[in-house]
Amino acid sequence: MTSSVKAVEARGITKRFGPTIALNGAEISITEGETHALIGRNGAGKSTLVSILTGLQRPDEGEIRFAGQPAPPPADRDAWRQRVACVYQKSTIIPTLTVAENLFLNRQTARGRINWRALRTRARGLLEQYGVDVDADAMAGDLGVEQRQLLEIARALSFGARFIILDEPTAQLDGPAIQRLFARMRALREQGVTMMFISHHLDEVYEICQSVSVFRDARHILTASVEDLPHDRLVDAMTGEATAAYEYRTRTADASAPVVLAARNLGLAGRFEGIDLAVRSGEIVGLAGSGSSGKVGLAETLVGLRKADTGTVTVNGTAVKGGDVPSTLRAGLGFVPQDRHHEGFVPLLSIAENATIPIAHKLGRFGMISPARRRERGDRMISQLDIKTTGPDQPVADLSGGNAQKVVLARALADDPKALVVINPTAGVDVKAKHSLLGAVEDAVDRGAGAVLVSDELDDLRICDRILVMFHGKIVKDVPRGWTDTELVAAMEGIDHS
Ligand SMILES: Nc1ncnc2c1ncn2[C@@H]1O[C@H](COP(=O)(O)OP(=O)(O)OP(=O)(O)O)[C@@H](O)[C@H]1O
Repeated sequence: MTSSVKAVEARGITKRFGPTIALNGAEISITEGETHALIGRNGAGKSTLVSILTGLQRPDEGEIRFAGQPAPPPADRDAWRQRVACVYQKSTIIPTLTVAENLFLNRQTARGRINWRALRTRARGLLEQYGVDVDADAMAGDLGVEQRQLLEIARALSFGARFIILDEPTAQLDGPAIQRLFARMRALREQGVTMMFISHHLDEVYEICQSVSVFRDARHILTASVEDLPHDRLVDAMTGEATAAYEYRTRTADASAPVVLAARNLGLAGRFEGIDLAVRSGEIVGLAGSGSSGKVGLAETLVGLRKADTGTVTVNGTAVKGGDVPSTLRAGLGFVPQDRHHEGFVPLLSIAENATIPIAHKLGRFGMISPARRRERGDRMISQLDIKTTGPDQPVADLSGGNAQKVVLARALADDPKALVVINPTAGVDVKAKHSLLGAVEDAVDRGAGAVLVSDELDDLRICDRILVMFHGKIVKDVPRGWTDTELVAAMEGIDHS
């Protein structure tokens, strides 16, 4: 299946953003028909390389070739689309258009008006050809993440691209959905499609890729076949040093500690019902379950992003107004949302501004924030959470995805919250950064907060003192520390509800 032809070859790629050098003479070379992983710590330059390989940004220096031919001129978008496509973590699908309209967006029609009826028929044909089980007339906004990704892949292939970049495609998928995506990737590979796969999950790299390139600090560090590269060497190449595993802390449960976050008979139509929970100061309670279990909906209701149909939420003894984030924040809650791009931070504000929004009242009198104190806070967060940046004044919009994620957590922790709700806090962050994020949650709990941690990652859930497993909108099990992966997964999949 593999040949010696290079589907893509980039050499000597340099890209600067003001004082930041995002890529420094970087290179990548992917043999046709291979699934090739690109890995590196947050801020290593992966997304920048993607935007250059897809023609969205021009490198300051360097050369790109597709199948041995020089890359098309920057303005010829159609020519780029025929060579390469990228499925981003953030969707490029337009939610207010139908699936069919999305499939044919940006496509040159030979002449005159667009015949939508014909397009719908062609769309159905395309979806069938690529085995995508989605209604062509459905509104794209109603699709789940998994269907949306399939739609994006089908769109890419229909433009003729035989090289597809998947930028952290698994970050928002649960276990079974990841396996379905991998099955599809294997099928595409059998058809000769070349893929570049970006992920912070090294086990996925071993599962689905044949070869891997590691970037570190804007440079290419190594390329190897995955078979020849042991796991610890891969991590060392990413971090530039030997990296120890995370050390989970032990805490003794104090049954007399005050309850800082409670829900009674909480219900939201179609998502979950009859939820009772109580989180005490000094404990971390996990929420686990499949994509349809209702765990994210429940967490969003606890923080006020959604308004419950039944029941009450109490934060630190105060009954909070349903569906009202400011009221939960005032009561002493900090949270990290699932959709950080919309709810997480204000992109144009600096790191220091974002990370200190909830504590404005503490940093200066009468609502005035002293810039010096704000910077000092920002600096402290940058070092605590190991944020890769030029400094506290840098706008969050300029940070890499994983580093922006750290700002969101810094913000949730800034006001020393009594209760903390964090949803998938380590999605999109690298191995080492994961440690600083989990450590920051454990620190907050050691200082007396009570936390709810929603995660699809078993490794994250290991910091929990107990885990509430959800299935079809109900809590079906309360699992204490000491579980095995198999036990927890069985409970999450509804196999064992004893
Ligand atoms: N538009 C921009 N303006 C300023 N700096 C930028 C811009 N885009 C990226 N950078 C900087 O370039 C560097 C590389 O960022 P990039 O997004 O490519 O990293 P990444 O490897 O994709 O990280 P992650 O795993 O967190 O997504 C970072 O230091 C980032 O702050």
